[in-house]
Amino acid sequence: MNTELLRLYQSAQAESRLVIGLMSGTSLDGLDVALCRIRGAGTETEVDVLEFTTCDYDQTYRQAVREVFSLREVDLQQVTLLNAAIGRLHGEMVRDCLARWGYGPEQVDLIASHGQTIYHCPRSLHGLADQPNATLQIGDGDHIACTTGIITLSDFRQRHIAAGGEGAPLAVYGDYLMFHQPGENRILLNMGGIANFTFLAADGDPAKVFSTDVGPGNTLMDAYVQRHFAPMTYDKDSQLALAGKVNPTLLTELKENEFFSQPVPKTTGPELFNLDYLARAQQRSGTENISHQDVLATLNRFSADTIVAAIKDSGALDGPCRLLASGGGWHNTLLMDSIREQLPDVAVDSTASVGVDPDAKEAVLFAVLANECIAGGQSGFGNPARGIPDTSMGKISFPR
Ligand SMILES: Nc1ncnc2c1ncn2[C@@H]1O[C@H](COP(=O)(O)OP(=O)(O)OP(=O)(O)O)[C@@H](O)[C@H]1O
Ligand SMILES: CC(=O)N[C@H]1[C@@H]2OC[C@@H](O2)[C@@H](O)[C@@H]1O[C@H](C)C(=O)O
Repeated sequence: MNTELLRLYQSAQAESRLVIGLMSGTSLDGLDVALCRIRGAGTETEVDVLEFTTCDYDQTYRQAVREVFSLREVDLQQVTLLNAAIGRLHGEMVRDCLARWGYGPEQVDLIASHGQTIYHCPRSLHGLADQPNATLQIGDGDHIACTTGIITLSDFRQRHIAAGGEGAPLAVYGDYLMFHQPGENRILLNMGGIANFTFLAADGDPAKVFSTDVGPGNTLMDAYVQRHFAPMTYDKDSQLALAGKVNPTLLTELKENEFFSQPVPKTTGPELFNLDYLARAQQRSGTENISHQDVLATLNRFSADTIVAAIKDSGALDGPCRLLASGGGWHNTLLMDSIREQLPDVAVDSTASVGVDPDAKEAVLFAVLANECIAGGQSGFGNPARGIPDTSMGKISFPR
């Protein structure tokens, strides 16, 4: 028997597993690395996040990925080269983290790698009625496995699509297994480049769980700051937006897109919410010459308003509710203030209040998905009627 297969079997049978979750998101800020001790599986899953860090990407990486990111026409050779190079880079980053944290690779059962999304095109975005939902993440799992010597699960989104979903959001699985609290309606709001939320009903009924992307989180603000305030990569602590004022005419125009009237669940990405989207809205509203600070104040409010509108329209607020925020948007003070202001009756906190670092949550999610794939499946979770396929996810790469 392949000794790696035996190793995987033993991990699956073990009382607990040491799993590294990796997330490289649409903000291209860095690789999130979460070292988790996971016990059980399904609704019995217990996760301890032992270590977490973000390994920052250098400008060379960001530039190389941006040239093939969310674009219809790219250099296919660069995509091919990056698929292997990102896998090797992520493997090296894992090795560096383990050395710094005092762990040997032989102690780790699994790596769960999201990879780097370079294109996301659900049917609602590509518009080809006879074509399926589709998405592409690069950073090949075999290169991670060979670089680290650790069994690696990757490419989770393909299985989600193959099983009938749009490939996202996947947070719903981890949110349900980790954050459900009997007696409390909860909204898990993640604000990365794109904003998405999960609703968990107080009675724990899986049929009432739903999850959806809602629109831009930080991606438009980041892109604008990178274009006009380089080498800044984002509006730290909303300083630039706070120096401007919301332009109501541009704000109204930004909200004029069919995405916002599409039924949930739905997914999106920088393929839609990008600087061309902003430029068109400015042209239509005659606001091409407002200050950069006013544009950023308006983009900040655009994210806040579309997040709040989606939450209100979903019915999630029909009863008392607690909102647990995560992702980098939690650090955007103006964004969080705008959301709180519009949801006065909702307790707004971060996932830190329930023991999970808001910056670590997405990486932890992939560790949980890998755990489900290897040790779960029986009492997992899914709700096909709400676009949540009842399926395990992840391709397995053995290091030898
Ligand atoms: N102090 C801060 N002030 C304002 N914004 C911040 C701050 N810290 C982080 N951010 C925002 O959070 C972003 C990174 O968030 P995160 O890592 O959750 O995104 P991501 O995971 O790449 O996105 P996605 O989940 O869409 O893939 C930064 O690009 C920035 O816009
Ligand atoms: C295709 C893709 O990478 N989508 C991301 C993106 O970033 C946030 C939002 O859009 C979410 O749908 C998803 O990631 C999170 C981890 C998810 O799948 O839940």
